[in-house]
Amino acid sequence: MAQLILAVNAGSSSLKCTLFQNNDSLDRIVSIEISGLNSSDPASVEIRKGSEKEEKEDKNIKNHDDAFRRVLQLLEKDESVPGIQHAEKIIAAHRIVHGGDFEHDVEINDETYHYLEKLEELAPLHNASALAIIQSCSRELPKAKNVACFDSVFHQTMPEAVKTYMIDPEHAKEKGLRKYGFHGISYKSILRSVSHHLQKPEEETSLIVLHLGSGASVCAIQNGKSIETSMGLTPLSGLPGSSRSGDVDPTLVFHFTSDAGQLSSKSTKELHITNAEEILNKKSGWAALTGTSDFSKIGVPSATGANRLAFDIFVDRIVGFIGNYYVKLSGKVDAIVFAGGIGERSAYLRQQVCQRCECLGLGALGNKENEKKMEGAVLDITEKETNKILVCHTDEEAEMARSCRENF
Ligand SMILES: Nc1ncnc2c1ncn2[C@@H]1O[C@H](COP(=O)(O)OP(=O)(O)O)[C@@H](O)[C@H]1O
Ligand SMILES: CC(=O)OP(=O)(O)O
Ligand SMILES: [Mg+2]
Repeated sequence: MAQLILAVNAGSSSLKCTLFQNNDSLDRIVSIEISGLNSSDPASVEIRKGSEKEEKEDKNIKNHDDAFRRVLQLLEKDESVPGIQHAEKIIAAHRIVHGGDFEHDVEINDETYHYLEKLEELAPLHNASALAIIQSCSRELPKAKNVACFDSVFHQTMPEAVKTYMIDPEHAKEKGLRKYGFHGISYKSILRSVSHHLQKPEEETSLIVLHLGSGASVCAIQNGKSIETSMGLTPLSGLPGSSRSGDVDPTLVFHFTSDAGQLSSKSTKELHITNAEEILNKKSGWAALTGTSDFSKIGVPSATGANRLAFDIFVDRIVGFIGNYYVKLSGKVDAIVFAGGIGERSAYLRQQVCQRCECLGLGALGNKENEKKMEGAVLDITEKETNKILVCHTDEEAEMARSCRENF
């Protein structure tokens, strides 16, 4: 059995890595988070070991692969960390956002790697970085077993009528054009923590979960299974993100630019991205409206001008999905759950969203509960006799490590 599990989570704006001891309690040895990737600001590096926390800026980290190499350097340098370069028995668990038709996590070999390469174009902000990291990992940790943990697997349970787009079915089948949905590792982690908090089995827990980070999505979970989510064929659809437009009229992009279908200058021999994808994935979202990808400047009561508009748009789209999913769940919702970097940290956003959902039995949150600091995985911010409102710290890395411990 592997002794160590290194969980590697390449998000659109961050790289979060945790080294676990592969034992029953999956003891956390060290966590390193590099955030602020894909932005004009220098990246920041945060190292957590037990109760110790160290934070610094690093101007030399430009992309996810740089970030991963820095993580390996830091682990190698740390004398209290078992020498992972020499460990015979280590599993590297990689978060892969788009897993196509995979119904479970898989070991990465030549065949699975090539399948994932073909999917790159469907998740251009994510899969390409994850594959670059897998390449580095195979080089730097040649003895490690590499496992792909997929964001899309959790949503395989969505009904046909939800997964299917109203387009030519033969063409859709041939090209794999359907709704996949993402952030599934996070939803699984949230379902686990929230059902434990509610003291209900997962199979009897129904939730509307808001994963709000640089990429944001919503999921309707009915009796422990995803029945609907806001992202689709790619992570572009649904809510806006820091650099993503979210839902727009699909023809908008042809009015935005006359060369939407041409390859963008960012394309490489291996990865083809059109100008349309570049614009909607990388040059939109609140960063395009406000000039900052940092939502802590936007999600505050004092926000004005473009920041205020970006905030109002985000709240508007979120409450639209809550209403939609409330109906899809026939009103049987155990809790509305806020998660992700923004969901966890912006009390003002939570307050505004809940206020707008008063007709669904939510309602304005005063400052007391909502402003509390999180301790543990779940914080109950329900104030009155309303539906339950929770904040949950998602732990994608622990979820990936759990999958490896159980299956590989
Ligand atoms: N105090 C805060 N208030 C609001 N948003 C915040 C705060 N701190 C961080 N954020 C936002 O959280 C997002 C990152 O969330 P996270 O879920 O970690 O990202 P990723 O999508 O890279 O996984 C960024 O958009 C960042 O601006
Ligand atoms: C799927 C997705 O958008 O992931 P992230 O929020 O980590 O960028
Ligand atoms: Mg993330």
